[in-house]
Amino acid sequence: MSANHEDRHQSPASLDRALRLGIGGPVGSGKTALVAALCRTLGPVLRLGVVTNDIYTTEDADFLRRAGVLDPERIVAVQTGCCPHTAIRDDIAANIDAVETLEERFGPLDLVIVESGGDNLTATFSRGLADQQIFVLDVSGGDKVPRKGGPGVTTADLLVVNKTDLAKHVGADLTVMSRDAAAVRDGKPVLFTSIREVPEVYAVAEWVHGVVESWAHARAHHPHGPAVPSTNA
Ligand SMILES: Nc1nc2c(ncn2[C@@H]2O[C@H](COP(=O)(O)OP(=O)(O)OP(=O)(O)O)[C@@H](O)[C@H]2O)c(=O)[nH]1
Repeated sequence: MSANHEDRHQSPASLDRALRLGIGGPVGSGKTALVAALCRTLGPVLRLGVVTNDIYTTEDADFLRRAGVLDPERIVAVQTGCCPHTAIRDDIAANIDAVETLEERFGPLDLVIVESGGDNLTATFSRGLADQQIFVLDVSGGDKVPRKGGPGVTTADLLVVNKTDLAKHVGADLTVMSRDAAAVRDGKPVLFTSIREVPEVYAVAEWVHGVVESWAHARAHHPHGPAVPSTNA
């Protein structure tokens, strides 16, 4: 990411709003499945909203509405009409509008999840859109993927390696993935999931709950102060 991106999209100064959590990753890695799982597990304890991004359809939002994981009106679809990373990194206006619409209609909210369209390993969210980011990989690309790095793998606040149930079928060694991810992530957390086998995704939900609590704490003490520091230091 160029310095320009960072310069143009500084973190919003006000904490007087919900935490915005970006979920990105390659096509089909399980982003929508993770959003559904987080809504199921955290819906009873947090006030949630969801924004989905698809290029030409509203497929992810439709899936989530059909799954019944959240009040359908709290799920807003953005149609990017362009490369998914453009809408989460370069021209974030449509996503900011969608987040603010949710907060105006249903606020106060604790957490707004913004799911990116499937993209490549370089796709990350502008810090002007997402306060925290999860990058979702799956094992089907092979165990070399964390080693290859890329901004999604190295800079996300949480890396999720999904579809561990498929590891034995594709010859992916989870120990190698864990070791390589740790080596390129400078201590930031990595969690392995099989959303198919454990749909509650307890460990990821616990991490998300933790960052929301940190945000709420900062919001209570400094409502107009600078954005909350990363909890992963
Ligand atoms: N075997 C297995 N399949 C999974 C798992 N998680 C998700 N899937 C399946 O993987 C496929 C893609 O999942 P999605 O959640 O749609 O992936 P996505 O990243 O949102 O996809 P895009 O939005 O198209 O980029 C679906 O058929 C899911 O049912 C898992 O843990 N194990």
